[in-house]
Amino acid sequence: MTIHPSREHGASALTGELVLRASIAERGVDLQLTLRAGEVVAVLGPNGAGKSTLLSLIAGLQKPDSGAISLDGRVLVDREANIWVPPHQRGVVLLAQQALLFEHLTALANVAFGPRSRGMKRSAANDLAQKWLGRVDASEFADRKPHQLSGGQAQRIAIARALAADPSLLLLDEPMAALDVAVSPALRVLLRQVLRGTGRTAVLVTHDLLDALALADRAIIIENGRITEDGPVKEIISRPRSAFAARIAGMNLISGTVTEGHLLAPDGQRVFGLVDPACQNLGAAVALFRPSAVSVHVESTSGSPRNQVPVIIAQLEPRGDLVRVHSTDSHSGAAGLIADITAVAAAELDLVPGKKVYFVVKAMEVTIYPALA
Ligand SMILES: Nc1ncnc2c1ncn2[C@@H]1O[C@H](COP(=O)(O)OP(=O)(O)OP(=O)(O)O)[C@@H](O)[C@H]1O
Repeated sequence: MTIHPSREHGASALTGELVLRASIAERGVDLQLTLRAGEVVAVLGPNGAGKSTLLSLIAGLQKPDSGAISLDGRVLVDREANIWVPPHQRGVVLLAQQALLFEHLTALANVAFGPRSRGMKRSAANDLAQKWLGRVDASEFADRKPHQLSGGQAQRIAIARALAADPSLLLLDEPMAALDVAVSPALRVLLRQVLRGTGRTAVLVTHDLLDALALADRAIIIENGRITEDGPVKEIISRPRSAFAARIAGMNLISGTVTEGHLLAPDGQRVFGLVDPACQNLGAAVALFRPSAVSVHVESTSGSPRNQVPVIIAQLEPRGDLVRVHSTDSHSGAAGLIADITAVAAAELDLVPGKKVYFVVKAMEVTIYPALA
């Protein structure tokens, strides 16, 4: 069964190939991104990193200071050539956190709006809208106005409306963030069907690793307005190279440069571990280790195969039988490393926020591999 009603009669080639390079000085954003047609890319990153700005640039809600964006070979914006295609002519639909339906229209009319404005006859547009409402399991709400719908129901209608418009590229800005946790799993399944089952090209901004894993082929991480990671979602999680990816993957990461078989952090900390041959003994690298590999000591220890990092305890987080010890670096004060230790050990060590301790990890528990250039 097809799950793409608007393309039922005759398969169309995949669309949505995007080539983007754009910068906005005021926002500290400088991005370069290429999407293959049919690709679903998750965009992750800390607050204020530039994720929504990326979507705004593609949707045409924001002009870059410099750069150019093209979709399927058609130039949408080019500052040097003075080209600007307005949002509604771009073949791009943005699905936001809030459903943003037209309040005076029924659900059916909301979904039929896109096809109607492309010139489709009313009855054909309504048929298509009915099909999409069926796809998102919302046929029963066809005659309701938005104020008669729950948040989750309204978001289903918004998804149907977005897809009925048959965009070349679908942009999703945290589409589940405003919903009850109870509703999100069902909507995630639905999005998975519509994104993965149709060959549709999509860019999905999310804070949720589960979304990235369930919905996307590829993830990019944006930090401080720049793309710091780009690759298959599973690879980014299993081999993070950015502080952000390490955090969402629940790993400790120290960055620095490789020198003589160990990593040297900017604050002078040396980290010994298994050095990936790809490091070639030079250049930017990251050291990665699991929180469960870290033991916590109140006194400085001596013992050559171990790494010892002085830290200040920031927070203690109970996690079943374990306690997760969050720390700040005692040198830089940056958000720091984490250790998972038993509740008994935490009690015996008398750990409290503000206390200075040593995180100790065996060299054999640490992997050192090249950072992105
Ligand atoms: N309307 C605006 N005017 C000026 N600066 C803005 C505006 N919106 C965002 N910014 C700035 O642009 C930068 C990128 O913000 P953006 O909203 O793209 O981040 P984000 O990654 O989507 O963050 P979040 O996860 O918090 O939504 C930030 O420094 C932000 O303060």
